[in-house]
Amino acid sequence: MAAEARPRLTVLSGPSGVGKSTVVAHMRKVHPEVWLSVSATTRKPRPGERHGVQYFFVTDEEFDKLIANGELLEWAEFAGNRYGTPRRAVLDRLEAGEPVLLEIDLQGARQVKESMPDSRLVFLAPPSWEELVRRLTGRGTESPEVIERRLAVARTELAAESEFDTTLVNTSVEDVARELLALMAVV
Ligand SMILES: Nc1nc2c(ncn2[C@@H]2O[C@H](COP(=O)(O)OP(=O)(O)O)[C@@H](O)[C@H]2O)c(=O)[nH]1
Ligand SMILES: Nc1ncnc2c1ncn2[C@@H]1O[C@H](COP(=O)(O)OP(=O)(O)O)[C@@H](O)[C@H]1O
Repeated sequence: MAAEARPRLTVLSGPSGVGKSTVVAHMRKVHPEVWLSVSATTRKPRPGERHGVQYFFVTDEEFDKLIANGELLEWAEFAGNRYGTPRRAVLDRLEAGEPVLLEIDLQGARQVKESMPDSRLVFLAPPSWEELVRRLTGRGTESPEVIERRLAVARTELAAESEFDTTLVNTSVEDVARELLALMAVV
């Protein structure tokens, strides 16, 4: 079988507030069959977030156990909380021949590229720095301190864009979702 015919792992990364969740939500509205890995995190749920939907919300002790038992494909600390991708579900989907999407941070993207070199890393970039600040602030889910911390991380993330296979600029949610689906060979 040609390498191109094999389903690949697609990783979507980009700074906090750039619109990753919005793009993924739109993609799944149009193509509900697209499977997105649900990560484990020690972060507290935002209003409206549910266990097992946006994340598996776990304690620090539970997260330690996931690491110790080798249950995470990758994990990272981001702005004071830990996040990780449950390994089994991802491997099951890939073995079944289904495309897989991970929405994870830069450190996680690097780990995935290392352990699964044929994965495709997609960087979601903001149209401008000012627009990123506007979106992160406008979302209204984080305190000014947390926003500052995330913007500091964002500078590092924006500087790493060249490590990615593809960059998509999030000007239009619909356009980016379409481009991502095409990259994943869903359409
Ligand atoms: N390495 C890694 N990063 C993750 C994982 N899940 C989420 N993230 C990233 O953690 C960062 C913070 O996520 P979150 O607290 O939901 O904030 P948001 O991206 O601003 O909505 C984002 O960059 C996510 O992509 C994961 O399983 N592993
Ligand atoms: N293309 C876009 N144009 C304008 N606003 C957007 C766009 N994409 C996302 N947003 C808004 O930006 C904010 C952050 O988006 P979100 O999906 O939560 O980002 P992330 O998951 O990357 O942290 C949200 O309020 C969202 O509605």
